[in-house]
Amino acid sequence: MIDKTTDKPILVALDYDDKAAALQLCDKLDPAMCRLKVGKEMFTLFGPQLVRDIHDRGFDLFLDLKFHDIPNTVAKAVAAAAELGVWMTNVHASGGLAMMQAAKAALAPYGKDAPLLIAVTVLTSMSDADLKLIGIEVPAAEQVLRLAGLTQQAGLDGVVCSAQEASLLKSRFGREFKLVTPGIRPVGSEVGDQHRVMTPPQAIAAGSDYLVIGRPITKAADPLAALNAIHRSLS
Ligand SMILES: O=C(O)c1cc(=O)[nH]c(=O)n1[C@@H]1O[C@H](COP(=O)(O)O)[C@@H](O)[C@H]1O
Repeated sequence: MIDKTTDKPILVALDYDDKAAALQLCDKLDPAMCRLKVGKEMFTLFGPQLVRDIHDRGFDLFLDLKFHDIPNTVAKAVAAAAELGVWMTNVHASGGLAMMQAAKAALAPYGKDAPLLIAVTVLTSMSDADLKLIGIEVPAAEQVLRLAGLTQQAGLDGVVCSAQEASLLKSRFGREFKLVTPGIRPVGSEVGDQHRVMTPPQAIAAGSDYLVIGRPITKAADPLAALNAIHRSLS
């Protein structure tokens, strides 16, 4: 059965173009210490077999394909993710209420073995100025709040947001509504293309349930040491 507890808050984002390198990192990591995320790059390159290879190593996997399409198409895609036995998967909340409801309904046949289903609100790479450029005139936090409300209304398990919005969302939507927060940057690490960032201890203090962390671990000279340092910073 899928373990849905939040005792392992770190989700390592495996964003590699080299399968062997990714699996080499997996072999150094302990499934008791973290979960893994596979996104668009690796899934496009290596497909469902990569998911099986990671499951064979004992890890819970977040399949981050951020589905956004008509309700029927997204429902079918989410069911396909459930068939792979992943622990968590996601859609874009901006796909709308009907799309999210269809995605949720598609998981009903999987019962307690269904993956957690969460919705991306506003990407952590986006600033208020970026939102303006696509016609969204409200600050990111307000748009996140609106989309998180829609997500809860659709019955999903939680949202992807920035840790900067976590305390607001926890107080509004309750403890059970999961907050998955990328844009995590330990002190001294490069921000890169992210905009709405926080350090790991700040994110946990703000109410994040899961921290998605990629480059600060995967691009470190010693990824295992980087992960261990983040763990220590949380204890
Ligand atoms: O859904 C996601 O995981 C996601 C949503 C979001 O708003 N921002 C975001 O960065 N992500 C993903 O989280 C990871 C962050 O990686 P780093 O910026 O390298 O730590 C990437 O794999 C992104 O695709």
